[in-house]
Amino acid sequence: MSATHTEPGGSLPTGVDPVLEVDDVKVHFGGVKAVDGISMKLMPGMIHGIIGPNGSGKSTLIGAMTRLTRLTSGRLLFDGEEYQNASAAVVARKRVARTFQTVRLLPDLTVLENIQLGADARADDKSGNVLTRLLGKQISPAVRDAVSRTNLEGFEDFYPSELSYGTQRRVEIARAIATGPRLLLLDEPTAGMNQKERAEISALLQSLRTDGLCQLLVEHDVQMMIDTCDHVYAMNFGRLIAEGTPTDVVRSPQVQEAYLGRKWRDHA
Ligand SMILES: Nc1ncnc2c1ncn2[C@@H]1O[C@H](COP(=O)(O)OP(=O)(O)OP(=O)(O)O)[C@@H](O)[C@H]1O
Repeated sequence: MSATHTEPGGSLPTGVDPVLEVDDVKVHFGGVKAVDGISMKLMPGMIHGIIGPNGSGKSTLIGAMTRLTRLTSGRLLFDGEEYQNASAAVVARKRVARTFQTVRLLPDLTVLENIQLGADARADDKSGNVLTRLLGKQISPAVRDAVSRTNLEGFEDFYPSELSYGTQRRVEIARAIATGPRLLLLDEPTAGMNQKERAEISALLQSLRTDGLCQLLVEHDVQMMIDTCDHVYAMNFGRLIAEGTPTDVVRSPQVQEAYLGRKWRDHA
């Protein structure tokens, strides 16, 4: 377990340098202030969450962090180094991995081969690639490790269409882990899942906090946030309206008004 680990419900540790810092970032599309002055710190070994209603700017902020979306102003720092003017390719080399709202596995590759695609992106692992796999050669240690950490043993030779939706999402997370990330961005990793699958993903993400992996989860499922995250940011109209432990955030009057409603008002 990382030295920076805090139990879910804990707040941001002090005296530890963030993996990624967002400093007063704005992304305006003409008159639309999609992101309008957001600051946040993503710490090693912690799971951070972003919640907010549709159109509140969550995806735009993730796009800015990964440099797919141009900033109007503000700074982004990775390990203390500014990168707001860097390309998306440079960000990927900083070991930032991402999963998307919809499953993006290659249908003609097996589970192992899909995960190998992630390992191929690693600068430090040249022990195998999809081509050598297809020729029956070795599998990277990073792939074996990702399979084991995501409990995918036994599924290695399946094709995506043969897997449940929840298992497909686990393969995506395995592929992201195989890149050896320091920061893992997860866009609605449990969308469309049943309760059991959600609990499995929540447990998986919590187990990944080891080795200092920093995670940022965009999620509409508030219970998933409460069960999984250490620190939550709530957005509305491009701005932060609350941050803190999941419990603090769901109790915030601004968050309840913007997003949650009565159901979470008395959440303990
Ligand atoms: N390329 C763009 N051009 C113009 N407006 C945009 C663009 N991308 C996003 N927006 C607008 O910015 C605002 C924030 O959108 P964004 O997709 O970031 O919200 P979100 O919180 O991720 O929503 P959802 O939960 O529905 O995914 C919305 O008003 C959206 O219409």
